Amino acid sequence: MPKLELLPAVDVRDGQAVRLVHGESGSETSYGSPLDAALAWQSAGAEWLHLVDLDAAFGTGDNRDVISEVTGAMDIKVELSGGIRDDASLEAALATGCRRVNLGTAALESPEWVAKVIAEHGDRIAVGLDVRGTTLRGRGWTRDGGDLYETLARLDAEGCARYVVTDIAKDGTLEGPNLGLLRDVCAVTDRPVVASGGVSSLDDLRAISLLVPEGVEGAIVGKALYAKAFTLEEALKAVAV
Ligand SMILES: O=C(O)c1ccccc1N[C@@H]1O[C@H](COP(=O)(O)O)[C@@H](O)[C@H]1O
Repeated sequence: MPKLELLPAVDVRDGQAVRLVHGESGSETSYGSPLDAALAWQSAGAEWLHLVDLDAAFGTGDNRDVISEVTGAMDIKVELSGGIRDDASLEAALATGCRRVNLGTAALESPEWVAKVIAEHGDRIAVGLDVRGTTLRGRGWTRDGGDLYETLARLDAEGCARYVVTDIAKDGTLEGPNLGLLRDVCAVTDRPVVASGGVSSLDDLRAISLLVPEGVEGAIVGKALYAKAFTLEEALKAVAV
């Protein structure tokens, strides 16, 4: 059985590494330099970095210079999210050298464009399914964007390679992941799923690891690392098989 991939998160707002609660603008706790955070996760043994431009996701500007600096400094694979919604922002994101990008709002509002870029870029495109209940949310998670399962069926048919599934109700809360949601998504798609939201403990990671045979490929870990609930080294050891 392959091991669960861990993707430590660096979310950037106003040039700083931050964590939000439920993705709400204004709920930020700041953790300093995004580059320092990313280098720390790399030194601790991460194979992936989940890097988010929150200003671009919220429409309050962007952190393109910081994002490029961080991505350029990484020897590990980078998954880049936030504000990637058209040809120009996609080209800029891919040009950073990231391994893949994660599209959120565009998958809800620009389905034809998303189908086109999936066809062009294959597994360098993932779609972020950010949900409250089973309703997708876009534009910084402030607007409803349709039904999770209808959108998933459409994206599957278009050849989407991978989904990053975030339960907004869990994100940044340290309340534990929504294992039921992950199971439900894996039951309706054969594409790999990256779990996001709520990880609080090594036991949470072990519980997500048990879903690898069902299709969960990875887990994003944010607040728990910044709050020092465990170290990344401990997390990597917990999911090693
Ligand atoms: O990661 C967050 O905490 C977050 C909070 C609020 C909005 C977006 C967030 N992150 C990621 O950003 C992309 C969506 O950006 P866009 O809609 O494509 O501009 C998605 O991966 C979210 O998970």
